[in-house]
Amino acid sequence: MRFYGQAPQHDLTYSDVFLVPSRSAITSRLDVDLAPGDGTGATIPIVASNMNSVTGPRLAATLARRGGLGVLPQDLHPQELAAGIRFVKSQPVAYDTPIVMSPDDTAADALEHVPPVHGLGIVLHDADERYVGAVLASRLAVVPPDARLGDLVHGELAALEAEDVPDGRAAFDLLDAADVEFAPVVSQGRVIGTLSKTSALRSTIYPPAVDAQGRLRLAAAIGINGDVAARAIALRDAGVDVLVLDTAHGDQDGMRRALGTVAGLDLGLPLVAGNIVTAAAVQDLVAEGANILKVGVGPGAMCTTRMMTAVGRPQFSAVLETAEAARELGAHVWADGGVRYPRDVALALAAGAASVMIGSWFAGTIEAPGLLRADASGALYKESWGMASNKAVQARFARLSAYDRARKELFAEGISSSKIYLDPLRPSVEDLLDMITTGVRSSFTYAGARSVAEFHERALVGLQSAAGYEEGKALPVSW
Ligand SMILES: NC(=O)C1=CN([C@@H]2O[C@H](COP(=O)(O)OP(=O)(O)OC[C@H]3O[C@@H](n4cnc5c(N)ncnc54)[C@H](OP(=O)(O)O)[C@@H]3O)[C@@H](O)[C@H]2O)C=CC1
Ligand SMILES: Nc1nc2c(ncn2[C@@H]2O[C@H](COP(=O)(O)O)[C@@H](O)[C@H]2O)c(=O)[nH]1
Ligand SMILES: [K+]
Repeated sequence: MRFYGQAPQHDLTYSDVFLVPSRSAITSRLDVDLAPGDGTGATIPIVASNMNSVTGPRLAATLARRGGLGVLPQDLHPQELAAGIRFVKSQPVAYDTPIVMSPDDTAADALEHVPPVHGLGIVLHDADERYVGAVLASRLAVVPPDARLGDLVHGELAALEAEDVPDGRAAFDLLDAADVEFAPVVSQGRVIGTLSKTSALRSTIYPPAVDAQGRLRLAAAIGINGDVAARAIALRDAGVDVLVLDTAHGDQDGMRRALGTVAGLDLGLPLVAGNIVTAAAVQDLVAEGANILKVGVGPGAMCTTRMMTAVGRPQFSAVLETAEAARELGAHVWADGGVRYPRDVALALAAGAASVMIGSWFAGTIEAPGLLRADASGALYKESWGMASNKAVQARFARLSAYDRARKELFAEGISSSKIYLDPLRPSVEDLLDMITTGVRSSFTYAGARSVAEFHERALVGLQSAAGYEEGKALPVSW
């Protein structure tokens, strides 16, 4: 990356900078390869944060199917983590993870999981897990809340036989010709996934992130306290592909100790460690065995660290400095936090990140773990909270004595409750991925870069005023 004009003397964040177009030999945005090249097997540079309100098994599976990586949070109980890993590993790669409910569930129950939009549906299984039909999500908008799902089964909603849809293109054409928006895919009478025209199209554009056995990939986090070796081994045994060691202040002895222990186990998995924001911390953690550094202190939407402690660093500069230090050591950087628009992802990559972690933005999606809620105006949201908030600390230390828990609660550095609204036009994490990856593909061609590595080299970054940033926004109404 180069600065357009003089390099600044002060630290910058995403809104301080912009990308300058430069001469390009790339004639199509679809010629761009977005693979991060960080050893994780991801094919797009997007990672979902290890936050309880963001990454659960469903979101991790959906993300991996499109080439990204979800990180299951360290606060999950070990058995829940193992079950979550098994779930992701058992999910279809070519089809969507079905939303399965019972015929006795009601429309109101279904609306807690899926909004009443086109292109989605619910698969109904009876008590013996036999397929009894499917209900289009769009129908939920026009039936009473207490309507039984079993009574809404669409008589003509045919299921697709897996052998009739050998690839995404065939599935798209079949659904298009039949004018069907959503269909379960069955094999030997069992539902093995679902498809919509959009998901069939996506499967032709996004290479999935899969392991050597062709199963979806995922990461899982561990904290720095307790028996980190046992946790790391249990995660490896459960089939996790990437291990993340995570704490608020990654440049501390507790992290060095934990990282040294896990690296010493030689589990053969990429090790991610953080959070840090300086080149010195990169050198320390790489020396202990980290392959990837998680970078960002304070930019997160749920994070109050900067206001509580004044600690942190504007994120663009944090990524720029750490990515350069990491590159010299053969390591990589994940830019963690503060992403609100696709432009922020492009700028994090320009600064040298291999991949970009997104938390709160993904909390407001169908696939995030919480239930859908509607506010007084009917707008749909999910609840989100920070992993250092009182709410998270109470849950994390539930097993401690009341006194020890109260001591921990003194140090909250996050928001306990916030509403993250679903974008009515983009309610799924996949809709957000489409928006982000198309934006970033375009950024790459403006810079003449065909790959993440070329973008690191070629990106030309200028500084802008607040007015310059404002000018870039679209105006939803006239002025
Ligand atoms: N990226 C960011 O800006 C931040 C992210 N977070 C996220 O919150 C979650 C919880 O992390 P965390 O609070 O580290 O909890 P952990 O459970 O990982 O424990 C942190 C350990 O480090 C010790 N410690 C020493 N100094 C600090 C410090 N300044 N802040 C926090 N702990 C410190 C704590 O001891 P003791 O409690 O006795 O002090 C404790 O033993 C993680 O997912 C983390 O990523 C949290 C804050 C900032
Ligand atoms: N200081 C805190 N940081 C937090 C907390 N919970 C999560 N995080 C960090 O934020 C990113 C996600 O950022 P976002 O802008 O996409 O939401 C996450 O990966 C953590 O590093 C918290 O309670 N306090
Ligand atoms: K913040």
